[in-house]
Amino acid sequence: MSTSQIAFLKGHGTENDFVIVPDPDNAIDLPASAVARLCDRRAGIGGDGLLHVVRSAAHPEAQAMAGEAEWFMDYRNADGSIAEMCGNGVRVFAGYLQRAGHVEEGDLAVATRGGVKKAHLAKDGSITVSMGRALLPGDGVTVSLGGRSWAARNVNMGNPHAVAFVDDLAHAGDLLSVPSYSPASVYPDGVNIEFVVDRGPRHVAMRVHERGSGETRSCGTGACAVAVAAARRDGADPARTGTPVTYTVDLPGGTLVITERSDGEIEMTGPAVIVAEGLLDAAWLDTVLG
Ligand SMILES: N[C@@H](CCC[C@H](N)C(=O)O)C(=O)O
Repeated sequence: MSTSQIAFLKGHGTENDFVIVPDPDNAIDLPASAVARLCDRRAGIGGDGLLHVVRSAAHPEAQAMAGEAEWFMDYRNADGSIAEMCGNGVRVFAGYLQRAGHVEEGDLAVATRGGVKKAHLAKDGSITVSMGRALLPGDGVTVSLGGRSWAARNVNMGNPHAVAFVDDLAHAGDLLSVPSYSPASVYPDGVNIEFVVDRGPRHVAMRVHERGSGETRSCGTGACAVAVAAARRDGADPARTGTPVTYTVDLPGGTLVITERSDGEIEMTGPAVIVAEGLLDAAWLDTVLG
């Protein structure tokens, strides 16, 4: 089968990088194997994940949200697996829509598998996303890596996270090896694992091993999960006290600012950068899409 060329862009949010495939009519079939090839850093374009940009009305998983959000972020991890949400991805997705002239500065709703997210595109280029409320199922897990183990907090931001406070981020060792966790039944679909240290009052630093992508240089939903876990550890619970709390979260690829409002809504602010756009080679595409 001969495939015509497909346009792509490359972007990142605090160095969590994505292949962007604009496909308003949902005409491109992207099986997991094709996504994995596109995200391959040597044999493909390379990315921690892929943002398939589709109109909600054209995607069966998003049609019910089409009244509220014109665009659907069909997010895939680098291994081709599907995830409910991607915090850095949704900022880059919004940045792409603005660059393509589909939306203007100001407010925008984006449909995701984790529900509709409201984004605000500011004049200075930063983007703030209302990420919803965190769920904190009581069951904790033990996370292990390199012969060490830590108690971790289970935080759900639409996607699952295990947050472990450690003494030194060097203890997170080589995150190319997958940390294990137990009991495994807490996360039947796998989990993103964050290792966190304190940097100062309401200021933390983290590294992350992402489900489906390995160690990445940033994770937006992970930063939100970390801020909520740190707030509860520090005795802050805005939905109970009525006092919002803001954490600065440093990641290897940059800094995200996370506010938990008094209604429990979590807001994440950070950058979105588009670095390139191009056309996928038709002959190569034939080998990828079959
Ligand atoms: N990097 C993302 C999270 C992407 C999805 C994650 N790997 C999962 O499988 O849940 C972010 O910025 O939130």
